[in-house]
Amino acid sequence: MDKTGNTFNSAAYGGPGWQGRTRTHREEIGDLWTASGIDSEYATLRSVLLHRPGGELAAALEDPNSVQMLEALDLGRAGEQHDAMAEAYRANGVDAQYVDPAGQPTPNQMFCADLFVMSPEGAILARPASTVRAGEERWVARRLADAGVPILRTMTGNAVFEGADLMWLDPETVMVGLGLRTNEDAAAQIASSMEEIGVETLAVDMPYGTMHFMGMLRIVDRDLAICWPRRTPFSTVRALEERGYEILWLPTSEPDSVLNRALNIVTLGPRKILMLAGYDAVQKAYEKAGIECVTIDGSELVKAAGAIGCLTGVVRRDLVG
Ligand SMILES: NC(=[NH2+])NCCC[C@H](N)C(=O)O
Repeated sequence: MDKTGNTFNSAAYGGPGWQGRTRTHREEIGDLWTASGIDSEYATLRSVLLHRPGGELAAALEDPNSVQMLEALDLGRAGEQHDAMAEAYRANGVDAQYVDPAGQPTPNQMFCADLFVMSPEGAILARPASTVRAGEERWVARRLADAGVPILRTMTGNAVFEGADLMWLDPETVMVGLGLRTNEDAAAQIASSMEEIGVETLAVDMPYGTMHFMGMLRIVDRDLAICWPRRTPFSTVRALEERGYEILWLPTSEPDSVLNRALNIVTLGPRKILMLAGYDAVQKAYEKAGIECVTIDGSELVKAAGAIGCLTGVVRRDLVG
């Protein structure tokens, strides 16, 4: 302000001294915002978000089905196996943070993969499809914000979306699986946010009676995807082939219950995965394809109807695009 009280041409009004923001949002991630985001399913994993299950699992003891679980869990063992998983991440150079809800969450809070999905410009928060899990996304939103991870969008209206239904096929393309947990409204909202950041969204229908897209496709390298014979949608396999992926088909010698758990993996980096111990036939097929397998015991955790892939919210991988 000058002596006459004139404010025109002062910095606050755009005069000399004004310092305009010139970098893009993406350029500020890793600096103003915490380094985060993914644009592939296979690049080196850097950080994950987990929730160690605790007292909230007691609700599952009486009537597991009422909280979307298969069997009652032993709380002590579930906690120990979860700790071992976090330890395996750290041993493989991955930073593992906890959601740490304020107060007791709902029973499925530990399935962090369902609660958000990352893009290179921030997280898309889920909106879980059942009342049993409604609101779990709030604690994830709070933790991501505290950690300095930008939130790109939340769902509106009647959209329901669970993070395990979205997969990056390449840095320009995501595929969303439509079914019980993710609907058309969500796919449209995701597509509009993705378009803003230069990414195309392809939606595919999933077979009735399946849970998540993650349960029929896993990508373990730039050119290697694992698919499930007669379960992975036709257009998914075609889209993968068009992008140069080789398909490793799960062995049909094993029952569904085995394949479900053996496919519930997290890619630690190109051709390196974290998987459940005890699925030797499938592990052998992975190893034959040149995939290094780090194993942990999840025999208690699987009773909740999920495993490593579902328990792990991926916050950051190296970007490949
Ligand atoms: N991404 C997954 N497969 N998550 C498993 C979630 C299991 C959980 N009991 C539910 O029904 O929501």
